[in-house]
Amino acid sequence: MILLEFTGHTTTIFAKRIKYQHPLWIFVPFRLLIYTNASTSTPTIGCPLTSNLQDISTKMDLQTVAPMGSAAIAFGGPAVAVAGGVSLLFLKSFLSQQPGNPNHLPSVPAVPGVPLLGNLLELKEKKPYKTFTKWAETYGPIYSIKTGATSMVVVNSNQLAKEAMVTRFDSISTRKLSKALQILTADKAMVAMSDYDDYHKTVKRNLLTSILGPTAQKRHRAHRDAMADNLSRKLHALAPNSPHEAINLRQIFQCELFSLAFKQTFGRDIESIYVGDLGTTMTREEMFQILVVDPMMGAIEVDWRDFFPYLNWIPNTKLEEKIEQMYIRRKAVMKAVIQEHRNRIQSGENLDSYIDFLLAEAQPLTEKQLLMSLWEPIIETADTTMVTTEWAMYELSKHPNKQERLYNEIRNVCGSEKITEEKLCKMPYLSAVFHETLRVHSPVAIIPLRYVHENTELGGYHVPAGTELAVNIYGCNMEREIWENPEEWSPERFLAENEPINLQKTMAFGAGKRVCAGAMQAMLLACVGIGRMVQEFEWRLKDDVEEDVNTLGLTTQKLNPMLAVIKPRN
Ligand code: HEM
Repeated sequence: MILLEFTGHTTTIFAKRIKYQHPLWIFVPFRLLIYTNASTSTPTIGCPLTSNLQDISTKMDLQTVAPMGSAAIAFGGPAVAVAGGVSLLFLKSFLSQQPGNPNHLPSVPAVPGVPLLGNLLELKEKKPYKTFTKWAETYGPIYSIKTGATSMVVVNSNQLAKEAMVTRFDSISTRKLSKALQILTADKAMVAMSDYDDYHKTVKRNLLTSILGPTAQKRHRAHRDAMADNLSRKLHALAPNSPHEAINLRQIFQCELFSLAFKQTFGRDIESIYVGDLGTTMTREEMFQILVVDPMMGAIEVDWRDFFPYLNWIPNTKLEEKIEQMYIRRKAVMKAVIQEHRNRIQSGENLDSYIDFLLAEAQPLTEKQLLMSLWEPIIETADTTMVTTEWAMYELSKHPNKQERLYNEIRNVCGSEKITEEKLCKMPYLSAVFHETLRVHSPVAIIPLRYVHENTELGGYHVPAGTELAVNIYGCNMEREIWENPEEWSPERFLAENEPINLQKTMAFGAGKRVCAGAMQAMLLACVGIGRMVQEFEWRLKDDVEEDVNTLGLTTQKLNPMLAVIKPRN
C-alpha cells in the first residue's frame, strides 16, 4: 500500500471549511492515487439519457435475484549497481522464460525511476492522473512504475481499460489495502473495497436490492423529489441577494445529499443524536464530520510503511492512534443511530429503509458487517454526484449559449411543468451535458487500485502477480484518437451519433463486474438537479472566478467551490 503525501480536497459544508475526498477514494489503497424515480416507470428502451443504464439495471436486477513482480524485481543495494548491462539482459531473458510468464510475453515498458523510491517523487504532486496521462505520451498507453517497493502498471486507453476490467477481471479482482484503509474499511467489510468474493456479492446485492437497483430506486423516488424541491427552495431564498452575494451550490447540494443518504438508509433524516459511547449529543454537522469527512481524510493519511513493507517493524504510533480514533468515533455514532432505529422498530413503527431490509430480510450479518453496510451508502452518496453536478453547473455558467440550448430543450419538453425523472428520456442535450461533464471532469479519475493476484497479460504484455493496477479513466477520456479536442467541454459531441449514449464510452462508472452500484442514482439526482436549476434560474459565474478550474487532492473536485450569480427566470 502506498500513501504518498497528505492531499485532500477542500469543500465547504454547513458553512465550515473541511477537507475530504471522494467517498470512493477512501477505498483507494494508495493515497498516492486517492485524488484522489422513483420514477414510476423504469427507463425506456432508446432513452438517450438512461438506455445504457438499462443494461446496468438489468444486470443489477439479475444480481439481486441470483443468490447470489513486475519483471522489475526490486534488487535494492549495491549488487544491482555492480551488475552490468550484460547481466541485466541475461536476467531479462531468464525471467521471460519462467513458467509464470505466459507465452514469453515481453514485460510492460517501464518509466525510469530512482533506486528505492522508484517514481514516487514524480508523483508527489496533486494530480497523478494528469502525470499518468503525460507519461502515456512518451511511454505509450500502458507502462509500469515503481512506488517504493511496489510495482504498478498504469493503463491509459479505453481499449486497455476494458481489457483490464472485463477480459482479465478474474486475475485482477482483488484489492490490497493500506494500513489506514484496513482499519477504516473494517478489513474490507464494504462493497467497494472488498475482494470479489462471496461477501462482496452478498453486500452488493443487498445495496442494489434495497437502495440502488432500479426497483429500489423507484421506492425511494419521494426522497429524490424532496431533494430537488429543497434545492429549488433554498436557491429561491438566496436569489434576491445573488448579485451581491455569490451562491455556493456545493454547500446546499452536499447537505441535501447527506440528508437523502440518511432517508434511504434509516428512513428519516437525523438532526441530532445522543451518542452514548462518547457521552455527548451530536448535531447533524458533527455527524457529517465523523461519518464522512474524517474517514475520507484518514484514508489519505501518509504511512510510509505502506511503500516499504519491510520497514513494518518501525512503529508509527501517532498515525495508528489517529486512525483508530476515527474508527471508534464512527462506530459510536453508527451504533447510536442503529440503536435508535431498533428502538423505533420495537415501538411498532413500520419503516421501510435499508436497515429494515438488512435486519429483517437479508442474510444475517455480524454487527460489524451491519454497521459497515449501513455506513457505506452514506459516505458514497456524499461526494461524486455533487462533484459532477458542480462541474456541470460551472461549465453551463461559463458557456451561456449551451445553457440557453439546454433551457430551450427543457422548455420544449416540460412547458411550464417542473422537470421530472420521467421527462429525462426526452432530453438528449441534458444527457449530453451529464456525460460530457463525466468525461472532462471524471470524478473518479483513477479506478480504485486493483491487485493482480495471479500472472496475467494486458495489451500483449506479461503482468506478474503482485502488481498493482491503475486504470487512468481521465487518461482514457483524453485519448486523441477517440475524442476530437479532448480538453474542450462540448456536449454536442455526444449528440452527433444520434443514438443512446454508451456508458462504456467514458467509463466514468468503471466497467465489468465491479461497475459502480450507484450509477443510476447518481444520474437521476444529477440530471434532475441540473435540469431544475437551469429551468428556474439563469446562471453565470461570479466575475473573478472565470478560469478557476483547479482541483485539489487526487479527485476532480473543484479546489474552490463554484461561486455563481443566479437570476430567477420568469
Ligand atoms: C457520478 C457519480 C459516481 C461516479 C462517477 C462513480 C464512479 C465509480 C467508479 C469508477 C467505481 C469503481 C468501479 C471499479 O472499481 O471498477 C465505483 C464503484 C462503486 N460505487 Fe460509484 N460512482 C458514483 C456514484 C455512486 C453513488 C451515488 C453510490 C452509492 C450511493 C456509489 C456506489 C458505489 C459502490 C458500492 C461501488 C463498488 C462497486 C463494486 O466494487 O462492485 N457510487 N463508482
